[in-house]
Amino acid sequence: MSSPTFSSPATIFMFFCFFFINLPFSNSLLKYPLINATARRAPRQLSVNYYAKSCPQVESLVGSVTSNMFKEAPASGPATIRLFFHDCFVEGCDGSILISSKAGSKELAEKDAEDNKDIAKEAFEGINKAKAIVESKCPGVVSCADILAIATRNFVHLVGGPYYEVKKGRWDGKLSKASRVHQNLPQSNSTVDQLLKLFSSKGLTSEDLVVLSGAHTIGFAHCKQFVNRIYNYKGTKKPDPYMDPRLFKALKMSCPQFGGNVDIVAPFDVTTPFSFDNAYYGNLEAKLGLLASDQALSLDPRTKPLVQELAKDKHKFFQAFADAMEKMGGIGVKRGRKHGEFRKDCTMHHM
Ligand code: HEM
Ligand SMILES: [Ca+2]
Ligand SMILES: [Ca+2]
Repeated sequence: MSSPTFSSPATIFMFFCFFFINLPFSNSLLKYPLINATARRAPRQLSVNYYAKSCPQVESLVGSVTSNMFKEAPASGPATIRLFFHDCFVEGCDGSILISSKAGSKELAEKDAEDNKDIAKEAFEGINKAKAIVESKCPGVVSCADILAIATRNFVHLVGGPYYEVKKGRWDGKLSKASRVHQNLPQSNSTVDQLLKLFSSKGLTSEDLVVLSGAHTIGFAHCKQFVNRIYNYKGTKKPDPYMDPRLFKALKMSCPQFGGNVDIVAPFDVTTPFSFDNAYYGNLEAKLGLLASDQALSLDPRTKPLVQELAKDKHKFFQAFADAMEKMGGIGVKRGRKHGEFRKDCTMHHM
């Protein structure tokens, strides 16, 4: 339970409290109204009732695991949400990220690609645990991809975000190659142009980009993801002018330019890093974004208006986030044996 990504936030976080005093730990248990995200038809006709006959208890089985994980290792929340995002963007939402590399095989699986290395292992463990319990009650029925989608929704809600229905019916994918990962994921220094192109290649709009980036209302990033903003913005050897000097100072103390501890992380949302709210957007307006890619959303005329709107309206953010998660959850969905499979164990392809 004490991987570096889990234990180190505390260290740096104490420091942040000094600057940013407003720290609600409280609202994770608040109940928000059920948000209906089913107005649009998802691709390949995923459905909320997909397992109604074959495994009616699937949601409560996954729910028991996510609740426990959230108590024992709260970092599995943000890590699982990120896992789902990285699954959907590479080969679609098909559980391809869950496959383990084969010993002796010349090609690594997605999981071991550089861009996925910092996803906390608790996230993978949680999905494997949920799959084992689901298999024990409904053998050979529920895909790993659907379990990941359900677990992600549960964690969003557990950290205080919206509750939405998850549509199901994804098959698992037969392909998991590390070499396919990097080009399909956004980078911390991506420009808005690059982000828009990538999201559009997945069928997502500029609104989806802004809304889904709101997931950075929770979680942490390693120094290497923003160190250039502190010491050498665009080769100027100066800090990024679009960063509040207080944030700059705090980050500088935790992240030396060279030779720092590679496990140190900083919160994306300096005000409420453990609760799912719309503070992320207000932070962007106050030059308190952590990654260049976050901060850029409040500077580009194509994305700035929505940042401003969401900063003002938490209800709108929750509704939009639920809708956008459904949309992201429909990327590259597989059905049928040509591209799809059902696994017993999420880490191994079906024999
Ligand atoms: C828009 C472009 C995006 C970029 C450039 C980006 C980049 C990153 C980076 C660099 C990290 C930190 C990794 C680390 O150092 O450990 C991170 C963390 C995270 N990302 Fe994103 N991300 C983006 C969009 C998203 C989306 C769409 C979601 C989900 C809907 C998401 C969810 C998360 C979460 C929850 C974390 C925190 C993980 C943790 O604390 O364990 N991100 N992201
Ligand atoms: Ca995938
Ligand atoms: Ca927050």
